[in-house]
Amino acid sequence: MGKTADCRGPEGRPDPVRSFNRWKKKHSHKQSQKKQLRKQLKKPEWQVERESISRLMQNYEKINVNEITRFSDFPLSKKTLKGLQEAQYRLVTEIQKQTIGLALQGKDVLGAAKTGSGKTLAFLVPVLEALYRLQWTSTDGLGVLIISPTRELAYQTFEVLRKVGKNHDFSAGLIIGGKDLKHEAERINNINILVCTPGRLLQHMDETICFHATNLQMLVLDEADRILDMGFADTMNAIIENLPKKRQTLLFSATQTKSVKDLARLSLKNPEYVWVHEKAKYSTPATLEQNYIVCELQQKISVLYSFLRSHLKKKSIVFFSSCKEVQYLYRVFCRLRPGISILALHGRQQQMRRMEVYNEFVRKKAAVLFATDIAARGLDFPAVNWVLQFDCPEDANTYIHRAGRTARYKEDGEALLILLPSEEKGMVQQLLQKKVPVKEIRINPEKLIDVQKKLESFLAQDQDLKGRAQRCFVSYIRSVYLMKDKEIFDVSKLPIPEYALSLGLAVAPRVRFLQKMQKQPPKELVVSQDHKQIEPRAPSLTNDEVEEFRAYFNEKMSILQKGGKRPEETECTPGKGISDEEEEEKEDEEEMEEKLAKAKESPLQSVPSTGESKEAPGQFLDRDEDEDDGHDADFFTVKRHNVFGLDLKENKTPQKKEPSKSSVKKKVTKVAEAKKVMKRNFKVNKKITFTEEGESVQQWPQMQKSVSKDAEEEEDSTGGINLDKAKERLQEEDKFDKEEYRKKIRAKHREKRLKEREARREASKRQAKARDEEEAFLDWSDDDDDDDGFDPSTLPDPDKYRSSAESDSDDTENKISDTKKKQGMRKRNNSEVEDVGPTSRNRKKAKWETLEPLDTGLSLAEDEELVLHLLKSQS
Ligand SMILES: Nc1ncnc2c1ncn2[C@@H]1O[C@H](COP(=O)(O)OP(=O)(O)OP(=O)(O)O)[C@@H](O)[C@H]1O
Repeated sequence: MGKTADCRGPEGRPDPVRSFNRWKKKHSHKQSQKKQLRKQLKKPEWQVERESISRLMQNYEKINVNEITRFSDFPLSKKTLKGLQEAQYRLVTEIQKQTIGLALQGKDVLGAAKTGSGKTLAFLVPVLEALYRLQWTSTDGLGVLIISPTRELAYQTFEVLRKVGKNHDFSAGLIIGGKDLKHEAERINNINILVCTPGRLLQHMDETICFHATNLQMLVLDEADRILDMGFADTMNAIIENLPKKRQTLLFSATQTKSVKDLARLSLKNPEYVWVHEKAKYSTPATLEQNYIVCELQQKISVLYSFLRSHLKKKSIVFFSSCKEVQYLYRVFCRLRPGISILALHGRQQQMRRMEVYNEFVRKKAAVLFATDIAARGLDFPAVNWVLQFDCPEDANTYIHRAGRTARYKEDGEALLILLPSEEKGMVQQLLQKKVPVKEIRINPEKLIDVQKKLESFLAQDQDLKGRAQRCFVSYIRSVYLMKDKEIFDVSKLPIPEYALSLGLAVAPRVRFLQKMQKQPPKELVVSQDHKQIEPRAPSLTNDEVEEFRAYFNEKMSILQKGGKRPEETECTPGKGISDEEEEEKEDEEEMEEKLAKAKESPLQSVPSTGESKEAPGQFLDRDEDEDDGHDADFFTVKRHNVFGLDLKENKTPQKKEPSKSSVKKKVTKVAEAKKVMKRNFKVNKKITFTEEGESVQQWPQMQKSVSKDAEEEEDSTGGINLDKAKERLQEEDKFDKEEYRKKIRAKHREKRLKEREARREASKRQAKARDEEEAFLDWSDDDDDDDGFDPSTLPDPDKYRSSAESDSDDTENKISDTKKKQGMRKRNNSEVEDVGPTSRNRKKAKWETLEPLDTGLSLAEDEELVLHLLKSQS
């Protein structure tokens, strides 16, 4: 039995020689170990490290994938192993097992594995080891570049890197846009591991003088197919051209497309293809249960509401095809108060808000996240129970990524896909081809809660919400219209009016491209074999539209290449899921801020989102609608350029092409501008004044009084401008204004006449009073004369009196003329003077003038004597 038996002699006694030999061997081994330790202690640290690195590197070649079950089975540095252990990562997943060894050996790797299978660590571990091997320090500059398609994914990767790499001394940075470029530029040069989005990276390459990647050791492309789908093919090419040729490249994704293989050919050297689930029965996690339901478009909102009501304790993600749908339905659902926290994540939010929502949803145990496809890839929200695909994904790959947000790393999860009857056949077929096991389930009609009436009442009270509903409507129709796969997405089969009603709208908004499409006779008619009926095919695009798109796309691309405004990612901030008004207001503000920020933001800051991209090409189809919110955001998304079968390469040489008719820049008419303003729902500042009675008088903008409110409503709900009606309305307005003006003038004249009359009355009153005074004076003097006899001394000096009377009379006259002036009586005639009558002074003067000299019949001397006598006798 083993060792004891060996040490015994033939009689079963222990053999002392053998025992001694064993002891001696052990002892000498211990001694040599001690010696080595002593030697090492004398060595400088760097030397010890270098030796352990060389030992590790020697072991790289000995890696046997089949023997590996734990991270510690790989020859990894102590620092990395410690980081992994501290983060509770011990056992390796299949993709980690198969790729880490290859990457350690310095090979280029193209790795594909199901969602949630641990691809992030599959590249982060080799990243850390690569720099450790080289004893990288901050002075060595950029060593590893990790490119992610979305900001959230980059952020998430950065967080995992921080966790597992915390024992290393490298510096790591996250460059994803949404922040000050200068601020980033100051720090970028000291970063050893840079996690970034492609747009922002290229911008730094173009604009940050001190940024260079000449020392780069490793490039990692996470979700590479998504990066390409988002329209970053050219950006990626430009980035790769700026990188040193001698480097290692790792490329990972859950799905592989032809474009990824093209990129791999371009950027990888003799890559090792690792597709761990290639032979698996299904391409989705085994723990994921997947179902679909078929329902009419107009039922979808009620289905969603009913679903949420019955999953109040769960954590769910609901995927929509456009930002505007998320924006509208988020608000509406907050108001509906289903009894669960609602959050929104889409490409039109500010970066900070996006991060807030991301973190909040990570933390929550039960909540629902309304999201566009920016949340479809790579995001690792813990413990998501349900993924509900409210709108059909554009293809099976998108479905796989969306559904993969649940059932991650050995967890369970459920996915529910909502399909329209017209989408069912094509989509289910595609999914089965991609090895996605989906089963149909049916809605229990008794559990369906109809919310249409509630939505109608919300919209009746809230004009802003109504605008959002209209935009949501157009945006959804457009997203269907722009889908590549016309077998699945047929806009002509959509129940348009019913859909509008289901959103709470009384009338379906005008959708220009639909009208245009309906006017055009279908190009291809297919004879149905069964019924020999002529059926139109799914709508196809006209050459003009293709041309127009081409021109538009070229323009965008050239702007992008020049570093102009980047269309890609009008990213969004999550609306906080709490259903209170404050939240909504906050989001409104943010949206506004976001627009402002976007205007300032440099072109290549962020990454596009799927939802947005779907909307992008619509800019030419229904430009005003697009322009209304955030222009470029929508443009660059996934597969957009393939919508018309265009190759990106064609876009590289736009100048050489003859400018097509449609490529000529449209002149911006006033009507277009007005429409834009209408669509933006700008609220112009109002100055409101009040009459003395307290009625408000709106001065600006002038109130339209001639048109009834109903008519306005009707007009508004159509969502466009009817020029004839507008003219009629203006004419009516004009008439109304003229009538108003006339009334005002008449009122003014009447007022003037009344004033004049009043003034005349006043003047005559005053004259009458003066006359009375004069008469009284004269009466008194007569009386006096009668009572006391004649007293010449009491008589005024006739000369004095005359002059003063004259001046008085002048004064009076002046006064009169003043009064007259005031009364506006400029002409004076006799009759008027008569009317006014003589003044009292005049009358006085007249009286004095009429007094006859007293004839005593005496001589002058006798008269004098008589007067003196009289005076003496009086005194
Ligand atoms: N070795 C491991 N041990 C334990 N957990 C792991 C291990 N590797 C990864 N995980 C966990 O599995 C989850 C999914 O990992 P990861 O996000 O890397 O998946 P993925 O393959 O990149 O998914 P996707 O394709 O959706 O991006 C994460 O929560 C991660 O923490």
